[in-house]
Amino acid sequence: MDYLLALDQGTSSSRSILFDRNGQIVGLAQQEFTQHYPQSGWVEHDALEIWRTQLVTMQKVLHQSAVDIARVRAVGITNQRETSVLWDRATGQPLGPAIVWQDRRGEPLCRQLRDQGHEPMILEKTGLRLDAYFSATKLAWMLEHLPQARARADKGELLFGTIDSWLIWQLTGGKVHATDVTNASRTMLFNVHTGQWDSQLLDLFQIPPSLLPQVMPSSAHYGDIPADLLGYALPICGVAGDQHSALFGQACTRAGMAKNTYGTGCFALLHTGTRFTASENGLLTTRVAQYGQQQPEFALEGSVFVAGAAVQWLRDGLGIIKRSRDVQALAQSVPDTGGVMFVPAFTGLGAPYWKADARGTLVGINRATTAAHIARAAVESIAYQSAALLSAMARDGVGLEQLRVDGGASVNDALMQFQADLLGIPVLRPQVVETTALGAAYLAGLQSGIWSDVEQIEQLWRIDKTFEPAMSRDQAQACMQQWEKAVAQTICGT
Ligand SMILES: Nc1ncnc2c1ncn2[C@@H]1O[C@H](COP(=O)(O)OP(=O)(O)O)[C@@H](O)[C@H]1O
Ligand SMILES: O=P(O)(O)OC[C@H](O)CO
Repeated sequence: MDYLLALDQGTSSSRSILFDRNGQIVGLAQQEFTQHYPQSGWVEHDALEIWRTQLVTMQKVLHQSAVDIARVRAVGITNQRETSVLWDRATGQPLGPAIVWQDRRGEPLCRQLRDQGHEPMILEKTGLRLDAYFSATKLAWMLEHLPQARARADKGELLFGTIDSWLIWQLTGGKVHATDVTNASRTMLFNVHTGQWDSQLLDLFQIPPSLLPQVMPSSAHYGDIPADLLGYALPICGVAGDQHSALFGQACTRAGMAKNTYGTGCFALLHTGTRFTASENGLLTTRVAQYGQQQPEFALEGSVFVAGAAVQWLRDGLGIIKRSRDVQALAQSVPDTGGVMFVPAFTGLGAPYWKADARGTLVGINRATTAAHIARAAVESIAYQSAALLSAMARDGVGLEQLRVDGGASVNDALMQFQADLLGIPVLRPQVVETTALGAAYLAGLQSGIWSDVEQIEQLWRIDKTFEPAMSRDQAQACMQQWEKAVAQTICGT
């Protein structure tokens, strides 16, 4: 039996998962790492801690499982997207903290560029809204504010990367500086039509081209991890941003298929084939994972910034649960939220609202409100936000017949049922909800010859549970109206 090792570097934790050729998990190691919130709207990670936790989980999973490392054919990497690192090409030391995708500090530059009228050009080239979510303004901020950064970048002493590039560079001992098309398509510096870094965008954000990694297809031989790191040399053969990887791991390989991943944030992607569809309702257009010589393919994406992170806040901020999964019992201990609505806009609101300055709101609290009501409202907020962006997709003319789901919070049955109720379509949860990692394993397996084509991968998708809508459409609509009212209260005054 041959195996694949997938590295899933997420916002909350680093994970390493071993898959067999049937796409089944045979080993998993996971480690959470520190989130830094130095000021309102700022979110940082320590890039070296990311690397350390990733390496530890790789070593752990190989050590703990019964798998002979000589049977591991290849490594696939998938990662939190947009999060940006700037490091010294000679020493490998980051110049400062990694600026996380949720971080809003690039907003003043976005506003300035919006006022100057650059947004339509950016949207046309990148498929992205001019927003601090993407890497460009994070990198511009680092070049402007980190000591010596601009001067050293101009001298060619520094490298930039999203987390995939950072890990590839570390794993190959500084030999390879590369990224894949999906990660590149989240930087706002990459032309999704030509598949190249765009010189007009580099000029606009004042980014020296020498900082940038080489862009490769998602399924390709990126380089090798030397034997001294894991005891055996392993090739890196697949790389994709986590949401693109999950789309592939869900076998959504054709136009019209969609998935929603419930992690720290929530990300719904709808495959639109070779057609570049520009949304009129606040969604993004992005590249899907590229394998073989296929021409560029696109997806429409809706991104919710805070989903499972709201549950983490109940755990770490309010201390009303001990572990994230305890939210289920607490939320189910009351029949409803008692009129409470929670809009967890900790770092602004993403699709379809795009309100960078919004901050979280709890509405409808009364003297009878308990921790259980707030917990239930937090869980429901995940489904409400997802429903809002899927209805934006419908307004763009693409109504879904079903939705495939995955990610850490998709194990919550009550959440999935409420999601089906709000959407009015079946919600399908596969047996393997680690589809983000699975997608990276598939991409690596295609390149290393474990699977010869995508049809073989499509056949591996297996359903665990279907959640059929049980609520009347009138009731679902009334719920959505309550939600939109709460969002309006959150937005007013921003
Ligand atoms: N049973 C649950 N119900 C709701 N949210 C959950 C549950 N279990 C975990 N979560 C949330 O899911 C997130 C972890 O999912 P994961 O897919 O690992 O995220 P990421 O890839 O962003 O690190 C955390 O934010 C956690 O709070
Ligand atoms: O870490 P996740 O799974 O919440 O995903 C983060 C996204 O890639 C951000 O765009």
